[in-house]
Amino acid sequence: MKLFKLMEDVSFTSNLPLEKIDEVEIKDISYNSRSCKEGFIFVALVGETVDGHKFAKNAYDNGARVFLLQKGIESSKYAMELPNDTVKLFVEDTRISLSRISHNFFGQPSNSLKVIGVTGTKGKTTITNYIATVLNESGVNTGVIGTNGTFFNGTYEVTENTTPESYELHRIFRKMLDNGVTCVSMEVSSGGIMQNRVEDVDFDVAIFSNLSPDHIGPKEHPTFEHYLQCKARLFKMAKHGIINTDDDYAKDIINAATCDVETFGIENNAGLTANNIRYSKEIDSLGVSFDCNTKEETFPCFICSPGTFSIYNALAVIAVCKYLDVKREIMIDALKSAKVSGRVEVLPILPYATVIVDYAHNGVSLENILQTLKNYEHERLICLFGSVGGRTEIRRKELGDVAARECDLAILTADNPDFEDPMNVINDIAESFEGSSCEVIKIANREEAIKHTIRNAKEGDMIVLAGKGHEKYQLINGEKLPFDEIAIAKDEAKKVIEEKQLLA
Ligand SMILES: CC(=O)N[C@H]1[C@@H](OP(=O)(O)OP(=O)(O)OC[C@H]2O[C@@H](n3ccc(=O)[nH]c3=O)[C@H](O)[C@@H]2O)O[C@H](CO)[C@@H](O)[C@@H]1O[C@H](C)C(=O)N[C@@H](C)C(=O)N[C@H](CCC(=O)O)C(=O)O
Ligand SMILES: Nc1ncnc2c1ncn2[C@@H]1O[C@H](COP(=O)(O)OP(=O)(O)OP(=O)(O)O)[C@@H](O)[C@H]1O
Repeated sequence: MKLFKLMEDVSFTSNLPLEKIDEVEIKDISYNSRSCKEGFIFVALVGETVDGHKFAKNAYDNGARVFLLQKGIESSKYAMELPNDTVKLFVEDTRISLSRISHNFFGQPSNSLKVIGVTGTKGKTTITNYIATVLNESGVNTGVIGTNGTFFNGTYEVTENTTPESYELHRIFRKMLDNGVTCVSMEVSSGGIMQNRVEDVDFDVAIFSNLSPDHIGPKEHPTFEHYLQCKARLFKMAKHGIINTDDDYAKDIINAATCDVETFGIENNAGLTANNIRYSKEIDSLGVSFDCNTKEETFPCFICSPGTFSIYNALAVIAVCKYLDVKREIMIDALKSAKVSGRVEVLPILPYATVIVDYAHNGVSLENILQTLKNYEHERLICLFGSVGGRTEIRRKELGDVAARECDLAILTADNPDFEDPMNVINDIAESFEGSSCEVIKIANREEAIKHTIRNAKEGDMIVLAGKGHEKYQLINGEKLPFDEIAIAKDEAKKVIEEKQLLA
């Protein structure tokens, strides 16, 4: 693509006269000097850890001759020192420009797709995947982008971020469009909004699930207000907003929205509501039935995931279906069986106890899942969990406090300890249990901890293996080592059952 065309709608200055710029051909874009090649434009991003301008020379050595740089950045002197055979373009903000040139490079694909963005502290992955399940069932070819990866037409790609960098995002959109996808259901993290990754995405629908303090601290949001305002920005980018009015911050989101807004909720007056709630438990599933009320009609629904939060997730999906005119019967049928990997996933491995794998890894989500499970018949409520090493230490107290309050037994173990001794993290969590009636067992090795939990399960136990969800690795000393929680639990349960049969 010609450089001039790539820079369409970007305001810039350059060391080259405009007429010369049109002669430059760009083969691809890279914001990582290490993957630059001949014909590439290198975009220097001011990172959270390091300033990308420092790597301009490395990009040059790898073949790049065109550089997109940020004005007024001290380290852009490194780029200024590059040899004379380079084209230097200066912009106000390289992250915003990366988004625009990626949009241009891939032929503005999001304009030809129906894009649904889901934001909120909890529920993004679940709602995004439910939407894709229902729309695909109704014949709308829908792709997914989020924490669990990128999916379309049976293909899968890992994503580095919940909301990928703008270049990756537009590359994925292009690939989806070229393969017959017409709709994309994607997670929009506040980090993604903060870093302008979704600046040039043409959102048709924006969904807000809920908000609670999270992602605040170094390299993330400086304050809760900043976190809230980032979430709210999505509702200035979309044509239609769908908002959970039961959330404390719904009003802030509605006030910030520039699109038309539809609401859903259980407690408050909303366009879409649920009542007549009933819980159900099977060997392989926990579910909830409810009546869904729109202004015009009432119809029964069932979702194969437990508790009130599942109703909120389902209402968000129903609101999208209503907006997109999806046939009601198809939607109800698809919702009945919609499941998301690692999100309240019931493992039918023990006939006498319920074993659940869940991604809950902060206080809010752990509290939600534990309180929800209390609505279902059980003897002991048992939770196996840990917390990430080396950062977000506040989570240790949050998680510990919740488990100490809600559980009968807590098995404290490792969860991505990275460079920190897992016992250190476990001991921090254990402080929450002083004076609590909840029994605590500490087993640093997560595999051993899972085996112990499964082996010692009793009739009627409700067991939650929390934190890893869909993840198939354990982060130890900077390395992601293969770790399959579900396989470990299944194997141990099989052994336990065989032993019991031998004894009988
Ligand atoms: C802390 C943070 O936000 N990091 C994100 C950020 O990276 P960064 O700015 O820290 O990058 P950096 O290491 O400082 O490097 C700066 C630049 O120098 C370049 N570089 C670096 C080294 C080199 O040799 N050559 C070179 O060119 C890098 O490619 C980069 O362009 O920009 C990258 C590209 O977009 C992201 O992948 C990365 O996400 C990391 C993996 C991350 O953990 N992010 C979290 C905070 C995040 O975004 N999470 C949200 C979910 C949470 C939420 O709800 O907000 C998400 O969407 O994933
Ligand atoms: N609407 C909701 N409200 C509160 N908790 C929820 C909701 N939906 C799911 N959860 C709980 O939070 C966990 C994570 O859900 P999910 O992955 O859908 O959220 P997310 O917003 O993508 O989270 P993250 O930002 O951590 O990836 C689930 O496993 C469940 O325990």
